[in-house]
Amino acid sequence: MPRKTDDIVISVKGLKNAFGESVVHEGLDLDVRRGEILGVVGGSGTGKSVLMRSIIGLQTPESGEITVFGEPNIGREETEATEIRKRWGVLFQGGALFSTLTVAENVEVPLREFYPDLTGALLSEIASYKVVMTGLPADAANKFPSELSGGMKKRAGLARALALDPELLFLDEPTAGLDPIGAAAFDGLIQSLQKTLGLTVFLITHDLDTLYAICDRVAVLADKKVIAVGTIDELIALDHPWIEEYFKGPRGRAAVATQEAHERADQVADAHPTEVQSKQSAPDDADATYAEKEARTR
Ligand SMILES: Nc1ncnc2c1ncn2[C@@H]1O[C@H](COP(=O)(O)OP(=O)(O)OP(=O)(O)O)[C@@H](O)[C@H]1O
Repeated sequence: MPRKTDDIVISVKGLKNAFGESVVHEGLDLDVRRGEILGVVGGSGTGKSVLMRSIIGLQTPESGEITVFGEPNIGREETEATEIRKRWGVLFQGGALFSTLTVAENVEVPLREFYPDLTGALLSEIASYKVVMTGLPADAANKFPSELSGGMKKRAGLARALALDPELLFLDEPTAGLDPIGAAAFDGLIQSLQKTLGLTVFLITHDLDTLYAICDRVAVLADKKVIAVGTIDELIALDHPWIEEYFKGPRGRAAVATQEAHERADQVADAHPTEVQSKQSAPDDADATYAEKEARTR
C-alpha cells in the first residue's frame, strides 16, 4: 500500500549545494519517514553535514526543494520558519555547548529563544527534567561543560536538543569520540527516546555499530547525491562497490559480530526471563534514563 504523503517528514528534491566552484550536492533526493531512525553515511566530505544544515535552514542551497512537515523550508518568512524550527532539535557534531553556561543554562537557551515569556523557575524546572531524561545525574545541571566527560557532554547536548519537545531530531555524529561501551549506551538512549517520544531521527554517523543497532534505514551519500537508501540488507544486496566495501569490510564484519552477540544475549533473555529479570533489577536504577524507566512501566 502506498504511504500517505504526511508520512514523509522531510522531503529533499533536486538539491544543489556549492561553495564557489566546488559542488557538494547535485540532484540530491531524499525522503525521511515519520517515526524512523534514518542513518546517513558517506565518505568524509561527501556533504552529510551540509545536507543537514540545508534541511534545518543554516545553508541556503543553490537550487532544489526541501519540505519539512509538508512545509517548504527554503526562503520562508522568519515567523513561519520559527514555527517549524520549534518542532525539531539538533545535536551538532561535538555537542556545540556554550562553554560559559552551565548544562541547565545551555538547555534553557532554546526555551528562552522560542518562549521568551517563560519564567526563571519554570525554565529551570524544564531544564532539570531534560537533563535527567538523558540519563545525566541531576547535579550535572549545575556543571559547566568543561566539568563533564565526553559522554556526558553528548547527553547534555541531547538534553538541549530535546528542550522544545521536538518531533524531529537531527544528530550529527553523536557517538564520535565515545568509547564502544559509551557509544552503545548512547545508541540505546537514542533508541529508547525515539520509541518513548515517537521521534523521527535524522542521524549522521560513521559508526557501523550504530547503523546495525538502531537505524531503520540508511541513506548513502556519494557522487554528490544519495545513491541508495534502504535497510542494511537491501543496501548490501545492491552490489555497489562503495557500499560493499563499507558494510563488508573489516569494520562492517566487526559490527555484524557485535550485533549477533546482542541478538544471542536477547535470545538468552527470552529463554530465561526470570533469571535475566532478576539480574536486570538488581543494580540501582539510578543509571537508567528517564525514557528507559518510562518504557519499563508501560
Ligand atoms: N562553509 C563552507 N564553506 C566552504 N566549504 C564548505 C563549507 N561547509 C562545508 N564545506 C565543504 O563541503 C564539503 C562537505 O562538507 P561536510 O562537512 O558536509 O562533509 P561530511 O560528509 O559531513 O564530512 P565528515 O564525515 O568528514 O564530517 C567539504 O568539502 C567541505 O569542505
